Amino acid sequence: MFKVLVSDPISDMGIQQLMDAQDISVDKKPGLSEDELVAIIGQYDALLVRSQTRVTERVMEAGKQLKVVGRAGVGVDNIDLEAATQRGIIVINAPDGNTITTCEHTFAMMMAVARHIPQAYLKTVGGVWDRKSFVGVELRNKVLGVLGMGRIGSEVAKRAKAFGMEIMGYDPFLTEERAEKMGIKLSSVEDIVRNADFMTVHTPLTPETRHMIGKAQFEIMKPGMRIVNCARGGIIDEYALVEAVDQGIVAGAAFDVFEVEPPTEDHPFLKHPKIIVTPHLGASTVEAQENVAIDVSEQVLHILRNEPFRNAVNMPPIPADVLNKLQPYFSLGERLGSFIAQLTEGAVEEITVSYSGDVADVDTQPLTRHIVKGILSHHLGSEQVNLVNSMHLAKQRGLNIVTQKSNAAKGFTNLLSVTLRTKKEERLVAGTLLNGYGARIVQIDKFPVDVAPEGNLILVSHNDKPGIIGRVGTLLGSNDVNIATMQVGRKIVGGAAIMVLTVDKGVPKNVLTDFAQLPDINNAKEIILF
Ligand SMILES: NC(=O)C1=CN([C@@H]2O[C@H](COP(=O)(O)OP(=O)(O)OC[C@H]3O[C@@H](n4cnc5c(N)ncnc54)[C@H](O)[C@@H]3O)[C@@H](O)[C@H]2O)C=CC1
Ligand SMILES: O=C(O)CCC(=O)C(=O)O
Repeated sequence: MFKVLVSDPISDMGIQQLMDAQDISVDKKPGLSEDELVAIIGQYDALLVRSQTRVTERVMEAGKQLKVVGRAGVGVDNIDLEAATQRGIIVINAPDGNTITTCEHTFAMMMAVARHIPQAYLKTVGGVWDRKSFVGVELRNKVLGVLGMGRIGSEVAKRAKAFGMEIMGYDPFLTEERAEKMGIKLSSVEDIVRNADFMTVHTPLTPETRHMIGKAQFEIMKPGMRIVNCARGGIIDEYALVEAVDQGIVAGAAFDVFEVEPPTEDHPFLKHPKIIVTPHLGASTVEAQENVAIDVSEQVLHILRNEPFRNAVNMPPIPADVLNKLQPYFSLGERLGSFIAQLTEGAVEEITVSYSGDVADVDTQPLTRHIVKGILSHHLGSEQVNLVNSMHLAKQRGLNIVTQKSNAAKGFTNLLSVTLRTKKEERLVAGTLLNGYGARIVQIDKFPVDVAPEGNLILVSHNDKPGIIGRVGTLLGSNDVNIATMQVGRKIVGGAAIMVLTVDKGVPKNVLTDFAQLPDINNAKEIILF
């Protein structure tokens, strides 16, 4: 008999199939503290949660029999994936079941902020008949900017068209063709910020999306914009937003999510007359809660019964012989993927992975998964992309993945080379494991280099002229950025060249911009590899 613990309020109808199963017993104990959960989790084979239960490393450690954690919803930021993977605990989610519900909540919020519904309600039930203070705006003929055109963003765009809105969309995976098919204008974040009347965000929270709308964006924003966040707290800088509302740049905002949930009593949104809020209700409909619970219960049943399952968010097993050969390259592969994703501009269309050397003798799919994970994590967030789903997510986004193999290793025992083709450009990075030196990047585009793929890197593209190194050193030094290592690569004397610097800390954005002002320097890019 398998024991399943449900530790958040999850639809009864959704978990009915678990309760009906002869080989499963279900305990429902919502609202447990971490200590209480740690005390009892040892007896369970599966744990089902929504977003309240924090499934921490302590919980995983105490879950000696735990085989699966099921998240009835999309975001798995309340689950320690690393701790689960280390212990062989499968984490699954239900990515599709609450898409429409969250999209509809976004619309409810957008209309509520356009027509001041919550404020007007409060006054009316308070006995004041005030028809003057709440003159709203129509959605029709307004421009809606959608940041994040995944499942929810795409549904929002579809519905906004029915309201007569013009849609500008931005997503690193949105191609011109798809945008055209959807009848939306493919735009940059800046275009949207400058031109939209309404803006809604539907990205995960990643280092790249954290505060993607902040002070700099509010400074150039079209005055009178209305902003909605039903995705994740932190995508929009909360304090910069309040300032922008107070300055009259933003006419109103509607937030379902907060940087810290629940927000503290003195959070500036809570008493602001132009900001309306809901307590993370995006997925809270009867239908969505049933959908996600049914989905996740079904997969938990499969996992416990050792049957094929889908929507795993972490790692599957790999045969021992393949693992022996490939494992040393996993971390390098992921870093090459992350490197090339950060380097390349434009919507990704094709990934080409070339394996040279004896690594090409085995099934390289597990290594390709690592590379693709590195690429996709940069855009989709590491919480969502993993080794089980990286290829699936790539396919879902229409990315072509080409694998090439050759036994000739071009001077190295093994060489991994990753080429990313986008609408704008094609870039290449190659790496290897050097005996005694560990992982190295040995080629960037056409340039041979020798760089450890770790930490904070700056890639400078320049002309091969005397004095460049001095200028770069002076610029970084005067901005208190210490250079740890420096590598230059060129094909011909006096031609195009690159410089790769390892620095001790992140580089302020304005310093990167300053690089391009220096003579004979074309551009500089920061690449962060963890
Ligand atoms: N309020 C709530 O209760 C709910 C919130 N959510 C949240 O909504 C968000 C979207 O969910 P889905 O649409 O299901 O996810 P999804 O994965 O289908 O879409 C996210 C999209 O964001 C894009 N993206 C990543 N980085 C970006 C960037 N820098 N700029 C623009 N786009 C970027 C990705 O390419 C992807 O297409 C997630 O954060 C999810 O956790 C989801 C369900 C309920
Ligand atoms: O379970 C919930 O209500 C939270 C939903 C959510 O934010 C998600 O699925 O990412």
